[in-house]
Amino acid sequence: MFVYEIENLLFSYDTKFTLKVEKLQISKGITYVKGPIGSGKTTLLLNLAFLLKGTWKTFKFFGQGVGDDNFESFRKMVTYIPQHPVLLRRTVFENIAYPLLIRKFSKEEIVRKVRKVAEDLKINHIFEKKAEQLSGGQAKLVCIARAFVFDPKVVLLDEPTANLDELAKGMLYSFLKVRSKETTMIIASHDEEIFGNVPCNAVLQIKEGKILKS
Ligand SMILES: Nc1ncnc2c1ncn2[C@@H]1O[C@H](COP(=O)(O)OP(=O)(O)OP(=O)(O)O)[C@@H](O)[C@H]1O
Repeated sequence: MFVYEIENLLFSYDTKFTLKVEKLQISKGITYVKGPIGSGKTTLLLNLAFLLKGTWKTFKFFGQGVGDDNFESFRKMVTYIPQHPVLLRRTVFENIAYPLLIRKFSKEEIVRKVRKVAEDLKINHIFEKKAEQLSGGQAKLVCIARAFVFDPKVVLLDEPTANLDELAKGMLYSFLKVRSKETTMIIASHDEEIFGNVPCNAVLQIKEGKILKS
């Protein structure tokens, strides 16, 4: 079964730009989205994250048709990680725990899951820091930890290596490789290094809002 099956998806901000996806099938594992600046990578990710809503002929998520009645519920099954980190003005621990708190996980489960993902991303030593005290790279890793902590079905990553140094990038590559066994990821990136370090199932080339090759 495909994770996404889409035919004739159209989305416009205004008359200047239209995302036009004629046919798209995304399997489990990792898919990369490549394309020039302004070609529509972020717009595609936001549509796949159920954060922007276009029109379509077919839009299936794990085999289920997407419509007005279930659009919001699908949004809860995926996470979009923006290029620029956005955090709550709380501690690192509280930020990572937030998706578990709103999903009503027990206190023990929250502590266990937050510790695990923070250890994997080597950010457990900054639990008590406030979001505003973090470097750009640390904030990015906290956003990534928060996205994965509740084991979403799909994570959409927009330029995940932006703001990271070589050491953090290497650690992130290993983390994504391990997590891709359980979680489907769609990664938009200009970073050629990530393509060589984290193997994928497919690469989508996007130009002027259209997918050229998949
Ligand atoms: N909120 C918005 N309102 C109007 N136009 C927008 C909006 N966001 C993006 N656009 C336009 O849509 C087009 C696609 O933008 P998008 O951010 O999807 O491209 P991208 O491929 O992700 O670019 P980059 O590589 O720079 O991140 C661009 O022409 C952009 O100016």
